[in-house]
Amino acid sequence: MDVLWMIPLLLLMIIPLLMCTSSTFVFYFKKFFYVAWMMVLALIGIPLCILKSGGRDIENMRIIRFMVRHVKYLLGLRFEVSGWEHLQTEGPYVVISNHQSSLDVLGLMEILPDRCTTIAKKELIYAGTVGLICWLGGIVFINRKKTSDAKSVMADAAKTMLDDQIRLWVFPEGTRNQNGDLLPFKKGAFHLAVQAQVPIIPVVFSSYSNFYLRKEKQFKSGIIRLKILPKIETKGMTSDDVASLSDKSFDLMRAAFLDISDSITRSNGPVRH
Ligand SMILES: CCCCC/C=C\C/C=C\CCCCCCCC(=O)SCCNC(=O)CCNC(=O)[C@H](O)C(C)(C)COP(=O)(O)OP(=O)(O)OC[C@H]1O[C@@H](n2cnc3c(N)ncnc32)[C@H](O)[C@@H]1OP(=O)(O)O
Ligand SMILES: CCCCCCCC/C=C\CCCCCCCC(=O)OC[C@@H](O)COP(=O)(O)O
Repeated sequence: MDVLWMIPLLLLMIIPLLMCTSSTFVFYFKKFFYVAWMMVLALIGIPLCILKSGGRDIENMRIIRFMVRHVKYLLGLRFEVSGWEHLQTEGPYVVISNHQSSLDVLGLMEILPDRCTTIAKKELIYAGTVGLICWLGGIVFINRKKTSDAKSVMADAAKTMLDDQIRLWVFPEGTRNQNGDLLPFKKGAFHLAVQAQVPIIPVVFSSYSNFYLRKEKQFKSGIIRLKILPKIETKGMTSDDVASLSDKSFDLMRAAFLDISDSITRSNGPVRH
């Protein structure tokens, strides 16, 4: 029994030591902590969401947003947001952003407008408590491997956006990407906006490469710049305009990505707390 009590004590001594001496340990520790803490937060959040709304309801995103906002501090991350005024748009719209890692959830929660939920891959629903809270938050799950299914779910979502006055956040790259640039955009987000005839608001996350490198196993403290760009109207557009709308959005976001990521690399000084 006495020996068992020593295990947490030993861990309390060894973990800080390893945190100071091994960047690989920091990488795995922060990643494990992030997932475990989100699972715990979701476990606490699930009954709160059920009590507030009785089940699946977009209003639960307020609870989720509130509960996730502190996590950045625990990971040593800070956000610098510009272009807040562009989110002050009435009614439904589609937010599009680049997608580098599951850490994007922190930036998403930093600026998530009211009555806004996301489109996500259907596999996320099986992620334990996180999957359940995503469902409770009204997240729209799509099967990326079956385009026809995904298209029909998104067509329903376009209708729901207007009926229920909701906003949807889509990652048009369709997968996580940390290649130092944006992947070509998939078309779903643009069809969605055109079908609902609602504006698109592009949001750009700066590159994480100055603090998070998966291959090199580095996860340092850092600043993430979030740039909200002016809305792009889709009124009067048809499916014929989707390709050019997608190209225009891509060009604007790529320019912003290179701009804010460059400036981070240039001013790669100490982290401001
Ligand atoms: C309290 C504690 C809480 C703890 C937990 C914390 C947080 C959790 C809560 C919230 C956070 C949630 C965060 C979730 C993030 C999840 C991120 C993801 O899962 S990203 C992956 C999923 N998303 C996407 O894939 C969206 C982007 N993809 C698309 O839009 C795709 O287009 C597609 C619809 C999936 C189809 O895929 P495909 O590969 O076939 O793409 P194409 O674009 O090439 O399309 C082919 C063809 O079809 C046409 N098309 C596409 N979409 C449509 C449409 N909607 N309607 C009509 N036609 C469509 C397209 O134009 C192409 O045709 P053509 O070549 O002729 O133009
Ligand atoms: C049964 C236990 C399963 C445990 C699984 C743990 C799941 C993760 C838990 C906590 C992380 C919190 C944030 C969750 C939201 C992250 C969403 C995300 O980033 O999904 C990836 C998706 O965009 C693209 O996936 P791919 O890169 O195409 O593949």
